Amino acid sequence: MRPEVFNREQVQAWEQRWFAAGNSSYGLMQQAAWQMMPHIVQSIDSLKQDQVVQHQTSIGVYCGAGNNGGDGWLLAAYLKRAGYGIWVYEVEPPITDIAKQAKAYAVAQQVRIFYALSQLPLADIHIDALFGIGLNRKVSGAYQLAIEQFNQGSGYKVALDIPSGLDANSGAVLGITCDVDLSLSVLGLKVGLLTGQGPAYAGKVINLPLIPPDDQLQVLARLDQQVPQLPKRRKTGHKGTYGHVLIIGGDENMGGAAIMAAEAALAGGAGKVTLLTHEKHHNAALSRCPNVMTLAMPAQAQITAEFAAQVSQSIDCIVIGMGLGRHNWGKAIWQAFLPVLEQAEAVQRVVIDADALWHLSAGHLADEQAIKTGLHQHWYCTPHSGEAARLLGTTVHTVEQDRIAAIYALKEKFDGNWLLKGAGSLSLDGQGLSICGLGNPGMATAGMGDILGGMAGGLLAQLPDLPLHEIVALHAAAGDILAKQGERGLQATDMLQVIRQVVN
Ligand SMILES: NC(=O)C1=CN([C@@H]2O[C@H](COP(=O)(O)OP(=O)(O)OC[C@H]3O[C@@H](n4cnc5c(N)ncnc54)[C@H](O)[C@@H]3O)[C@@H](O)[C@H]2O)[C@@H](O)CC1
Repeated sequence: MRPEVFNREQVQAWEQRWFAAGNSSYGLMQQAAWQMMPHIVQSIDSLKQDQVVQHQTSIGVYCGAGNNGGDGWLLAAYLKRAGYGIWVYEVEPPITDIAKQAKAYAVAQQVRIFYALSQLPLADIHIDALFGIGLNRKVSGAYQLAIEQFNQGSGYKVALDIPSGLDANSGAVLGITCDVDLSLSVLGLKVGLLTGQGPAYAGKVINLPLIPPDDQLQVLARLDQQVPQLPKRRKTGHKGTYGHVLIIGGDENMGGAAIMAAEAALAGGAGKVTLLTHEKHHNAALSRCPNVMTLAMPAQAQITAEFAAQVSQSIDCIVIGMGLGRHNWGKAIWQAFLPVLEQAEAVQRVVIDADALWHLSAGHLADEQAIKTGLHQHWYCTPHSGEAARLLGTTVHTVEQDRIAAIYALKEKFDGNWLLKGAGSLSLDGQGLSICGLGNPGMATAGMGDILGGMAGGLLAQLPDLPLHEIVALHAAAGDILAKQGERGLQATDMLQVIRQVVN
């Protein structure tokens, strides 16, 4: 089961329906704090086990004025009652009735309260209860100073619901954000924890559901955390059964990308792979993988639609763009192949990556109508933020500030299935929006996208209905196997050895 992911408005509406049904708002806050308690206790125990903390544990809670601060006040009170040394730093007094009630309870438990950052005692665990999903503008003033000090403090850091400063809907940092080891999300997983800058700041994410879903609950996305299982191969299958991939790319000085893609298509299980690339790369391709068939690209003048149609016969999936180049040669290839790429009857699956995305963004489309009439449904486009920005005519910063808006805009503009690469890769396919919870920073290295594109081609040629998010999860899972030997130094070509493990 893939966990559900929500945006701020969906969680707020769910909460409001819960209260409208007669459930207590303060009761929900008590449940939230009470459910958070064992996770804090567990963190203390593991710090003690690892001998990071040997004395009596001291815990500091930073409380803001809203209900997230209310969670902090109650949690502080419960921890005090359990015998832990605890203090609260109050940035502003509570402004909601239930947060006031929570503070009153903490005061009654004689929790120590500080009002000046300069007076805060040292703590082994720092808890961030400044803002939750109510953050709606850039952090400044006393809150900014509090977050700065929170981040500077040593020890284990925990955020209640979501790190303060992180936008719950986009994962954008609104000025500054708490950098934590653990985020204890309540009700539903907020998408901002999983995309944008979320993965860099949220640490380990645990969701505490608290209340049951209701019929009106809307889900934004699903999270992939497990390696998808592919169907077993038929005993009577032969190489023709498992699809023929055509990889198109590799301008004169960029052969490596297309060769890696071809190898990845085979590693992903394609029955046959043909590599259409500059003749200069044939020897290199054949010495690395003699099981790939090579096709020489004719002189530029002969790269015609007829040539494209001829070489695309009996092809199940075309993967185009790796090292294709942005100059006349690459442009001629893109334009010659477009009529084939745009006809699902000609080639049932098309993966568009790298420089092919550049040509797509340059507006070189054969049939503009195809987009409007949904004829690109067999396209699988795989941009990173830079390529997405160009396709949308905007800046990388704008894409990064709201990756979800960006992927929906790409789908709207070009139709087809989209993957927006990066930490917490987003995919938008027939199953809706998915977030990849697998993968690691070791995978941020040259050639990783070429491997993904080739692997996608190899998988789609065999299993045309395989959802894009499963392909992304398989690729990320392969990277996670490699990361067990260390993230740094992981090379794209290392992936070829482990792709086989995850697709079987
Ligand atoms: N009964 C409830 O309502 C429950 C609420 N819960 C907690 O409550 C949180 C949401 O509470 P709220 O809606 O009160 O929101 P927050 O506590 O996140 O923050 C709200 C306040 O901060 C202000 N604010 C927003 N951005 C600011 C900025 N940059 N600088 C200064 N002030 C800023 C807002 O105007 C508002 O007054 C959840 O994230 C969760 O932690 C949970 O306890 C579950 C139950």
